[in-house]
Amino acid sequence: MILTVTPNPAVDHTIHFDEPLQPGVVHRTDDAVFTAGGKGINVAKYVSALDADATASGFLGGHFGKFVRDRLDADGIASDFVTVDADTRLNTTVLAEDGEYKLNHNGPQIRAADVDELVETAQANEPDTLLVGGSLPPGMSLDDVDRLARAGDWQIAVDMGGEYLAELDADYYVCKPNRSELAAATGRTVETEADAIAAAEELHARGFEYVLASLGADGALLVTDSEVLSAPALDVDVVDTVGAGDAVMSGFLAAREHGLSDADALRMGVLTASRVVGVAGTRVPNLEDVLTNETHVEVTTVRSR
Ligand SMILES: O=P(O)(O)OC[C@@]1(O)O[C@H](CO)[C@@H](O)[C@@H]1O
Repeated sequence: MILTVTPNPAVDHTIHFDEPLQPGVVHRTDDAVFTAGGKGINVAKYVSALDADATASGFLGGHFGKFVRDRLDADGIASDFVTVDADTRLNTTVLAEDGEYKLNHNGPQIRAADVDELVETAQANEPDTLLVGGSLPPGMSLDDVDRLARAGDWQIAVDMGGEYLAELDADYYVCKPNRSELAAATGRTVETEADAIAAAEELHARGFEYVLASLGADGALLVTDSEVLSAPALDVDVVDTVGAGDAVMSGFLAAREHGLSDADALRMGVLTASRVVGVAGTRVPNLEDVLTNETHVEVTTVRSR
């Protein structure tokens, strides 16, 4: 079972305008979607849709926390959250004619006792894999993430920002940086595929057993102990890119739960992301063809290590 920990969940509010945004103008639309979000929660949603066993955990509080809990219950996603006094945040994505704007709140204040309860919750669930996804709310530190990593007999995956990856200390199973996170984690310039491979290999050398790098329209890379694999992105219509990185991680983790190979795990990650970008916000798309492997994704070995 995969336990996903989202320290900083959110109600994701995705709102669409057929015009560019202008300061001082009231823009109005009928096109708005509210979903339960936060990176770990998204992974729990997508992994469950990929027929693997997942439970969502983390901190929830207030009305938005209730919305997230109720929405997951309604969608049949197993959950075991720690209830906190402060309010879960609302994150807004504005899709306008001139681009995609992502407006994220820093999140509620978390207390040391909340972190203790989160560690106990993780231990009680006895997952095989524990994923920590997304930003840390005020009051929670990277030491707390290392503590979660060491608190049980599980492999630990992280879907966190590059500045976080640079500081983590425990042994990690897999991380999933995007291009800017690769750069932030290593201090390198990451423009070409060769740059991305060099940065991902550096993270692997620092102790991440698998480095799954999501490169947007350039697809994804997987650095393992023995090889570097690459998969192209599929040519699909993109509504927005929110949740795409979470989808890459979800495909990888679900494939591993199903006992599939490294190459199939990378393939499943890319395919899942190609479906998630086709729906608004972090809604779960139809992932049928991902499971049946009907759509072909060519995985190539860039080099053996
Ligand atoms: O502020 P964070 O924790 O870095 O990211 C949170 C978030 O933007 O990431 C998800 C998409 O990946 C959304 O569901 C959510 O709103």
